[in-house]
Amino acid sequence: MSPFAAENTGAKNLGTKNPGARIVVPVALEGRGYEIHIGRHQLCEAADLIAALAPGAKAALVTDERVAALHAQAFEHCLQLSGISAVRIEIPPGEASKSYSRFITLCDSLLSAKIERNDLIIAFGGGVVGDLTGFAAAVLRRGVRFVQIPTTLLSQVDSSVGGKTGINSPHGKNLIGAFHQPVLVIADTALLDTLSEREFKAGYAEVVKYGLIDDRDFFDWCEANWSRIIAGGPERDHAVAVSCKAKAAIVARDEREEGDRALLNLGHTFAHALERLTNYDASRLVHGEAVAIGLALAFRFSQRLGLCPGQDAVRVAAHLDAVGLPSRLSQVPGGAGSADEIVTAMGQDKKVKRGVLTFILARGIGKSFIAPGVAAEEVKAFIETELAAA
Ligand SMILES: NC(=O)c1ccc[n+]([C@@H]2O[C@H](COP(=O)([O-])OP(=O)(O)OC[C@H]3O[C@@H](n4cnc5c(N)ncnc54)[C@H](O)[C@@H]3O)[C@@H](O)[C@H]2O)c1
Ligand SMILES: O=C(O)C(=O)C[C@@H](O)[C@H](O)[C@H](O)COP(=O)(O)O
Ligand SMILES: [Zn+2]
Repeated sequence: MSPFAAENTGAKNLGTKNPGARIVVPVALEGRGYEIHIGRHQLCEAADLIAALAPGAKAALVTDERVAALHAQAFEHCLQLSGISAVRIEIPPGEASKSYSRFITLCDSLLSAKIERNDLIIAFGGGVVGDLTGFAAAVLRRGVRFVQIPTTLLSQVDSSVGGKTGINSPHGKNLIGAFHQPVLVIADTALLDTLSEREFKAGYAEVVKYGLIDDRDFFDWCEANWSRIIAGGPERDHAVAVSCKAKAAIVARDEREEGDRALLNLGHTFAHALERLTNYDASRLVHGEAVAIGLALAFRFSQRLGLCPGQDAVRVAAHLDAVGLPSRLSQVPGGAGSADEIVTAMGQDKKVKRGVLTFILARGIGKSFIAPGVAAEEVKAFIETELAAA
């Protein structure tokens, strides 16, 4: 079967564009399962599915100002045609919105809109909108159902799936949050046509991550096809579908990160420390860029520990370099901080147990594993070497 085989829904066209072929990926969770729908021009399909989930219910459409300006009217048109009245709530774009203050403002806006327990909250945006909105949905009236309509590559391949929601703290990334699964995810890949090249590439780091975790063939395919994924051919939808299938499989066997799910954190112990040390400032580093550096570091650290062949670590960095993603601490604009600062920031990682770091390391591309009990001195010595490298 062709890797691009997809179900054609033949559904009615309620919008201005024909819905494209659609791939449906189930997330198998007992009592909380849901579907991820992937394809181009799926917004009116999404509205139909949302209407079926909550007949007669109200909806709140939470989005950021940039996505609102580009895509909200088209989606609201679809929602109206499906008989849904939605109140729009806009937040400022960017990581700064994953904050206590924005969380409080959002909860108050949802309450002012009289969103009830049986209504629906729709997160229409990137990972920032999804994480913040999902967290509000988790706690508002002790839990309201929410739908993810991710609009960035990163959110389509990662953050919209799996139910991790939350906000940042001055102490670290995503430290305040909840597991709250969406009831539906619609990844309309046509929305990515308006994404900046920088944000697209940042999202691509999380795509490559799935290959590095446990799918060497997918990494090979990414190396050969990354420019076509960026250009937006059928390879893009394929990359989103493979990523969603990989994430759905891990989440289905370990929803709350008691074991295997920590593999999805490959590169993130480094990445989250860098995001915290650059004050979540998108002009310096966005999440996907921090992950790119973190992936390269995880492989070089594994090599240093004698676990991973050097040629694999070199290949990972070479691919990130070819795509135009950063792979070294020296590429953090304004500097990454000292080894001490980086290791101290890592101390707030959620995988820390009794004060000791857990890392996701690799025995090679596609051979990642969870390594508890990594000594901070070992990490510090490695970071010092990395900082000294040109
Ligand atoms: N919950 C999870 O499992 C999970 C997984 C990975 C990442 N995350 C989180 O996701 C966040 C990063 O998400 P992100 O990379 O989507 O960033 P983002 O939400 O900040 O979006 C990036 C930028 O793209 C703009 N944008 C969004 N959609 C657009 C579109 N279609 N066209 C043009 N511009 C568009 C936004 O306005 C924003 O300026 C981080 O906070 C990260 O921690 C969460
Ligand atoms: O879904 C997961 O599990 C992940 O780890 C996916 C990551 O890409 C994502 O950045 C996540 O938000 C990190 O989770 P955290 O628990 O380390 O904050
Ligand atoms: Zn991530």
